[in-house]
Amino acid sequence: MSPSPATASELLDSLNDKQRAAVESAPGSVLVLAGAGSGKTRVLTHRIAWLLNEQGESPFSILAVTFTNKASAEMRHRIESLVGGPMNRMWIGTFHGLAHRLLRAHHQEANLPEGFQILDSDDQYRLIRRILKSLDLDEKRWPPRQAMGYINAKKDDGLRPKHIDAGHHPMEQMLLRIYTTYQEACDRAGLVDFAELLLRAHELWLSHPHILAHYQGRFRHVLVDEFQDTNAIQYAWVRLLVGNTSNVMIVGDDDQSIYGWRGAKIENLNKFLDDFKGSEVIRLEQNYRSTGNILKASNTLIANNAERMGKELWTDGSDGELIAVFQAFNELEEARFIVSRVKQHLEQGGALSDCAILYRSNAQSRVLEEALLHQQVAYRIYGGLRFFERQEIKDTLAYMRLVANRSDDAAFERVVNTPARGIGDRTLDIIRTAARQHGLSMWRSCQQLLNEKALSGRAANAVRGFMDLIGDIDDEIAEFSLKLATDKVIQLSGLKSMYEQEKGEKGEARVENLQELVTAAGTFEKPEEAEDMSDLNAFLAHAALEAGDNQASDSEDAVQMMTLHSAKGLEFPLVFMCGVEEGMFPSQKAVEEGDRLEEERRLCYVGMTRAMQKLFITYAESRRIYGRETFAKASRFLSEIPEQHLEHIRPKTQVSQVQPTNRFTQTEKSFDATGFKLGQRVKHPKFGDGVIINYEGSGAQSRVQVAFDGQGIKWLVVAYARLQAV
Ligand SMILES: Nc1ncnc2c1ncn2[C@@H]1O[C@H](COP(=O)(O)OP(=O)(O)OP(=O)(O)O)[C@@H](O)[C@H]1O
Ligand SMILES: [Mg+2]
Repeated sequence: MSPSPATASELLDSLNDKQRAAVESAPGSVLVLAGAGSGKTRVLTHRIAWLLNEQGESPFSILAVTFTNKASAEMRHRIESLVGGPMNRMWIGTFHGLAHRLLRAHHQEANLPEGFQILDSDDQYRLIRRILKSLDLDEKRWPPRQAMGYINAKKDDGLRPKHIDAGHHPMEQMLLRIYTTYQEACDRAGLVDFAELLLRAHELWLSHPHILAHYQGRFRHVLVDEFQDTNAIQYAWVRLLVGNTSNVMIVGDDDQSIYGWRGAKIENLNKFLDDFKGSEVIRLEQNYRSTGNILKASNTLIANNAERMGKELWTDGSDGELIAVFQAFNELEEARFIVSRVKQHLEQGGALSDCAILYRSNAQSRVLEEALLHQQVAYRIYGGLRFFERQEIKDTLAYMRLVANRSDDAAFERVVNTPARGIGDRTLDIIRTAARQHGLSMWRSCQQLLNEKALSGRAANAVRGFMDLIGDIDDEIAEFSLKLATDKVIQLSGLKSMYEQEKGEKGEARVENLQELVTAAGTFEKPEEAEDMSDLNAFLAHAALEAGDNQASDSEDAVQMMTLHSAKGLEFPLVFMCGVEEGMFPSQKAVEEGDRLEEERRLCYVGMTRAMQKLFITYAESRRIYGRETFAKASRFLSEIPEQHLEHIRPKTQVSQVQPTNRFTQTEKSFDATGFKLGQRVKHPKFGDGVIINYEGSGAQSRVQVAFDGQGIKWLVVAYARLQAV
């Protein structure tokens, strides 16, 4: 952090004329509409610093909305270094984070208990399954995901059950009934799902004009990044807050709208211009991020979309290297190619963190991870299975949630019989039904059933045991620091010993994760804005809200892996975009439903424009994914990029080493030469006995995949593994 604030000229000198005009724009409403890498986010950051330094605005009067928690942390950091001091009182966050903060401050007016908990999408799914069961609905006919999509979409559109007229459509009538029952269950337990955060925050303002007036008076400046991906309720929320008096600056790019499938509306950009008459529109056209080749290729690609607000980007930088296109036989070869280029970059003195691997779907990461692990290249996944989403972590957090709030039904369900303590489905059904009938939480309904002696002797004992356990944990940890409390929860709940008994790598990893949770609790710093919350509640909210941000330590040099969606707004010197095949990207679904093709193309544009110096595009002719093998040709997007920006790379290695379908005929001999066969039992000095289930390569490079008894499946290099036939 710089010791003194940046002067006006320091703030403005690093901007071009149009950027400067935006930063210094007069009070009112401003839309900055511009393509990728043109400095939109930079404009927002500098605008805030300029308001503080030059206009004497208080941090208290500013509200800035970013798309991810990571982006808000970065923005806060940038502003602090421009302003030269901590900016705790400024509200910077995601829509969800800000809505949460608001609801906490006004929980009574919002009809929520003080310690209300956030229901993440996994919890929401479980709760919906339970609702289906309580309504006697067959999951095959009424898939929980469908109900979940329905509920969230309605909430994103600002609709409560009472606003919906299902008419004579039996299907919609049923979904509406599920929505209604689900919402009653959430309200009873004090649970708030992600979509609910926004809807309720919006309703809070509508029903309490004095609260709205307070915030309208306070936030004189409202700034929103990535505006093209706001949904209806987010738009309405901003609209209400800004009212007729505040100043608002929104920045966005219609070509980067990629969340239409989740209810985002590009039209909000036009709606903004309608609602805020006389808005100043500023277009930025110079790109500072990418080389000429990358930029021209991206511009040409996106020009294939019909629905655009229209803009062109130019750079005064050099053309740079050509975009490298690699055609792989299969996903293994693709992964190996990527890892080899990452290592090459490292050998040339580059950092791993310069490299980003982007993929269309999360399932693609596994093979890439395996290749990176094999070559001992450190990597970090954004948005995949995050630390706080792992089973053992969620189990522990559920105990903690129940300690904090006995009415948390989702947490109750999760751990009531984990570890197993003899509370079976039948008992649970009785508890659920009673809870529903009397409008009680599961916990209260247990108390009632026990008082009435309505449970069989054994079930009653088991339930009482569980309730005593939660009570004991509560008593035990009352005086402890968050770290010690977490440690206690892990031990007393029985989770630690349960996972210790789970053999093999997986069990080990789970125990390590539990330990890591204690570390996380120990290093957790309660944010200033959560001052009024207990440490435990603040930690639980943090775990639910910021799941993705807390992975590996940020200081470790690692390749960045993420889906194309989570790469939005970021930039990397080297970008690998993989799986660029028809059926994969664009996805099969998008091809079938024609109107989604443009959104896929925008996603491709987002991916390409993340690259600063070098872009690799890879695809595989055959791919094993989602448990089946598919064959595909290169994506149409690739053919939309002019050849003059591309160089094609094709490996000179023999086909036989990597082609899984032909493996038996073509490599049987070399495999035989290693002395092992498929299906053969072998012994390893460390991992013990196992069976060979796969192999690849030949001679010194040959590797075998062995399923070890209780030790998991591993790839081993035959030359080093000291395997013995048994
Ligand atoms: N005037 C400038 N001079 C030098 N570098 C700049 C300038 N404006 C922006 N940059 C740099 O260009 C890169 C892209 O800027 P930024 O991330 O703000 O773009 P963006 O429009 O928000 O992109 P995206 O649409 O991908 O979110 C950043 O590294 C930024 O620091
Ligand atoms: Mg940006």
